[in-house]
Amino acid sequence: MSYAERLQKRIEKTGSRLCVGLDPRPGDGGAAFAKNFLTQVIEETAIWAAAYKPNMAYFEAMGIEGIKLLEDLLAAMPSDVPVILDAKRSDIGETQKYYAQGYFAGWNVDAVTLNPFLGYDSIEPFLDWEGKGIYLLAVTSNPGSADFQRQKLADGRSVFELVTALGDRAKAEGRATDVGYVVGLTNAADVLEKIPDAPLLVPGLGAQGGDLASLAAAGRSAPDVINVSRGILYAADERGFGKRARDWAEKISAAYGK
Ligand SMILES: O=c1ccn([C@@H]2O[C@H](COP(=O)(O)O)[C@@H](O)[C@H]2O)c(=O)[nH]1
Repeated sequence: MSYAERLQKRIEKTGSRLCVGLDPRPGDGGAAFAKNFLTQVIEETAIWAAAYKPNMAYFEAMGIEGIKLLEDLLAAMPSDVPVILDAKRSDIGETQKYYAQGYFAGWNVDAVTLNPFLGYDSIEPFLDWEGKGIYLLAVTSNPGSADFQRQKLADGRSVFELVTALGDRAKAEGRATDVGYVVGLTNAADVLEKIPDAPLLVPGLGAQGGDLASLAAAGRSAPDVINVSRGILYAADERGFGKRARDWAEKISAAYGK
């Protein structure tokens, strides 16, 4: 089964497009505290999770213990929930081979985020993995997405369309790995129509203030997932993680109309 099919199956089973972001702040309790914290988050949110997205930065900030924590969590993750490792890697192909091997074979994550700035040969080592997916940063959720990604080329296209061209090329070549894109909800409005079919990973809901209306208007049918991290892990309210996740999942479903 391809990554996109597995994700679609999970979306249908849960009725949710919520991707739960696992961004543990390395507080006073360190990795031991973070392990209990995230174990509870996962237990309480699993029925609403179309996917989980651990972000490498938060684990790396805890040093070797953080990496060990990530490995333990990945090993204990509910087997029917796809895991998207938010690593945003980018390097020459020779080195990317080892990232691909480490993430897909070693840690067995389902998908990984990549920075496409080094071009097609830099993503190639990730393209021949049956059942796996990559998400290329296309239009990120930060204001700086205007600096490169939204710039116009002489032929009228935007720079992010050069990124989607990489995915089109992989598809035309019949590569095994599914290629999707990261599109920040805060900057999604006029972008979605240009990426109709590919799976999207959409951060920016919750703490970053993204508005679901743009997704609703686009009437999408791809296996998109919408990420919420701080809005579940660190919201300043009395609800538990499960209730926060359910509320986000319901808001997302209402916006999609399905
Ligand atoms: O364009 C991007 C790409 C990645 N992210 C990551 O998603 C989460 C968002 O966290 P929130 O707390 O829900 O804002 C975080 O891991 C980012 O590094 C993004 O926000 N935008």
